[in-house]
Amino acid sequence: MSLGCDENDLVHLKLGEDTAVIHLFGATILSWRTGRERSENLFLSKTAVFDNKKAIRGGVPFVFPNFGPWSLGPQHGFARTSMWSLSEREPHEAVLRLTETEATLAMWPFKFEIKYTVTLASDALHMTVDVRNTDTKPWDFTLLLHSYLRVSDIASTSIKGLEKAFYIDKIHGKNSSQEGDVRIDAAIDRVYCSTNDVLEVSDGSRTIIVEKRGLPETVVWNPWIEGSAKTSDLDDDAWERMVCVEPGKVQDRVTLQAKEVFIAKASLRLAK
Ligand SMILES: O=P(O)(O)OC[C@H]1O[C@H](O)[C@H](O)[C@@H](O)[C@@H]1O
Repeated sequence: MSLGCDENDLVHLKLGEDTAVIHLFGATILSWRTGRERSENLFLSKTAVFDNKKAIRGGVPFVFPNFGPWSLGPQHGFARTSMWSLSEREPHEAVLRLTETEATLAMWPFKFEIKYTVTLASDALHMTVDVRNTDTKPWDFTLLLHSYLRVSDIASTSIKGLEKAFYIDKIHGKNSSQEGDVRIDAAIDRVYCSTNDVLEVSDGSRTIIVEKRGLPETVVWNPWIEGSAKTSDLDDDAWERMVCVEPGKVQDRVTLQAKEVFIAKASLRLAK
């Protein structure tokens, strides 16, 4: 993979013909390829910036300790713009670790440890999150796996499993409940609440099943034509080729007491 980033910052996973690539910056999963054709299932912007300063546009960035605008620090928190370390690895699995640094303590004065396990299985990618309060005082957070899924054509894409789910519409400010499958023909930015733990994202030729545990919300985002054009690190045609379906715990903040642990899991799996 030639992305213009330092190969030392990348972790390559392999299982049979399936591969995944993780960037230690932001613990961002850049690529997940499956099958003999080695088809890519994640969307990564061609204009993504790899300067280890700006969040990487695409793949699966790790959002913590805050989803959305944050009074204490950058939008979506610091985890996606922090350099994680590789704490354990096998050919098909990596455990990435993030703890407080001087920079994180300056904006968020708490000690923490996150262990993030990314595992390749046959036609599947599993992500397990273990967030630990290593401080002596409680703190709270929101968290989200900001998954950019590649689709062949947004016009033929649908998301199943959100029917009847209540959603917060961040663009129009009017909340509602989903009727039928989600189809996208304009900018969308919605937080679906208390969603099913199994969703299906189909582009007409391939279906990705999104499974989750302990992540009750699902954010659906596509910036559409204008949003793609005005986002400098997003390709102009990105809106046609991606949809973000993001499992998260973002509505109510999780409070962890000293020594407490929060565990959650999400998987992406190709439907047979
Ligand atoms: O541009 P970013 O900070 O990466 O955020 C990209 C998007 O992330 C989420 O999907 C939010 O719901 C959107 O409101 C936001 O625009």
